[in-house]
Amino acid sequence: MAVTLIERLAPSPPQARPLMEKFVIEGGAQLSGTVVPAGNKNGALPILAASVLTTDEVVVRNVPRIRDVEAMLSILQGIGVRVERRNGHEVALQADALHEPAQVDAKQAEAIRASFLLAGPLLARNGEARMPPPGGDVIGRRRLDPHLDAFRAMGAEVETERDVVLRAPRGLRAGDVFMDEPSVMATENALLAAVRIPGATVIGNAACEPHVQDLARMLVKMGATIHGIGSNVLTVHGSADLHGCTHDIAPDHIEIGSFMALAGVTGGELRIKGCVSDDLRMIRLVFSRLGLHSELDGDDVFIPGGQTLVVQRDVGEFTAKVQDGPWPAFPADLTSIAIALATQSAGQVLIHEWMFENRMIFTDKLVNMGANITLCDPHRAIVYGPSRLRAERLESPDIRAGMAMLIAALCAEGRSEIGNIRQIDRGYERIDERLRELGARIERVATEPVPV
Ligand SMILES: CC(=O)N[C@H]1[C@@H](OP(=O)(O)OP(=O)(O)OC[C@H]2O[C@@H](n3ccc(=O)[nH]c3=O)[C@H](O)[C@@H]2O)O[C@H](CO)[C@@H](O)[C@@H]1O
Ligand SMILES: C=C(OP(=O)(O)O)C(=O)O
Repeated sequence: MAVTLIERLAPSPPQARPLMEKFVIEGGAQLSGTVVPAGNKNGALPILAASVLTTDEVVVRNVPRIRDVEAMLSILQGIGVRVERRNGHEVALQADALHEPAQVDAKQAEAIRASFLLAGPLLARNGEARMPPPGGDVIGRRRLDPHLDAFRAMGAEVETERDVVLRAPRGLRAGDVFMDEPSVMATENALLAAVRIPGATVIGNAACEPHVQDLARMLVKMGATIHGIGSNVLTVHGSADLHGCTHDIAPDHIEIGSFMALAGVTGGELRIKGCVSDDLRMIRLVFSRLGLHSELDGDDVFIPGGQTLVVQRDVGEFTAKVQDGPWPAFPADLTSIAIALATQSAGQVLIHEWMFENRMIFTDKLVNMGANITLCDPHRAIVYGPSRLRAERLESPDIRAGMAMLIAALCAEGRSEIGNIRQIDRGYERIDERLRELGARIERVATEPVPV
């Protein structure tokens, strides 16, 4: 039964899939039409982890069909959660026979950063958790300290060997948590633990990205009281008696931003259906600085076709600057995409990604394609546009760099190849099929024989 679920969940089943695939892209086609965004990858992962908090059934809808979700569901099954795919994007989960102790498989944990999101729910429910090191994008050092500080503030003992071992034999207690930085997953882990503790836990300097808000709204449906959703101070009144719920995952603002950039660089007219316009304010603002005009039409975002992209200089004719930051600042996960967009915009822009040390290294690949980019240091790139890009053979180092390369390949002259597309499949659902529906010339090609 477990195998059947995973087979149905993956874009195509891993057992039957070639080990390695690449995209072959013929650039130059305009991407036009209508696209519906998938559910938020970084919302789906903590929301699925929240199923561990109750013995009741939890139904999650609008679950994106991506590799990271597939990996999270395998991990959940491995610790005894029953998982049933109801239709394409709906998953029912029930943790009424959770293993005790629940041992998260080390190999599976390595597959995704978000495996560590089970630390909070397992600690809260079982009074202990042994968490193998998580994986995820290799985009720089990724600290676990704020997660562990939060658990300590709720009374847990923490040991860090190779695994992180968390213990609260007499149960967790309501605490005063103050994040040393507004870490997204640490805030989610703190929430996931605090909602099972009676009394008031305050989480200060919390992250408030749309996916953190979405998780909090789901936890409220399960019976917790949470004040301050959307702010950087969350007050949680938990309960040991959380119940099941049905929750729809909000659309992925990072995927929406990626589609906006794709339309912009190819000159297509694109309608992105069913967005949350509040989640797009900063993205639309920054993209308009890069010359890309977008309009809101109800819940849809509309990108007019045939735009001539021109970077807006700051008042006084100073060079424009794009800098990411914790929400509501421009999302770090869109900086690579902003770089690809800027290569097609007339003018000069400094893009500053200060969170991760390795995220900008991929820009040399865009330079090989003809982009004019000066990487000043690991965090700062100056992009001069527009550049006529030419086709290249590329390897995707991480999910967002992979999407940036795809954007570049779709507007380059000639036939590009992008390898290691497992990275792109981690977070973008059936991206090749959906891009083809918009007019892209893109094929998924096996590069190694299909295993038996
Ligand atoms: C599964 C998931 O949800 N992954 C997202 C999550 O990862 P994740 O939760 O792992 O990322 P964090 O929010 O912890 O922050 C990322 C890095 O930036 C540093 N940092 C962060 C905030 C800050 O104010 N100061 C600071 O230095 C941290 O040390 C960390 O190394 O949030 C990141 C930042 O939005 C996104 O890129 C990831 O896609
Ligand atoms: C960095 C990302 O993912 P993760 O945190 O899961 O590695 C991302 O979604 O861009």
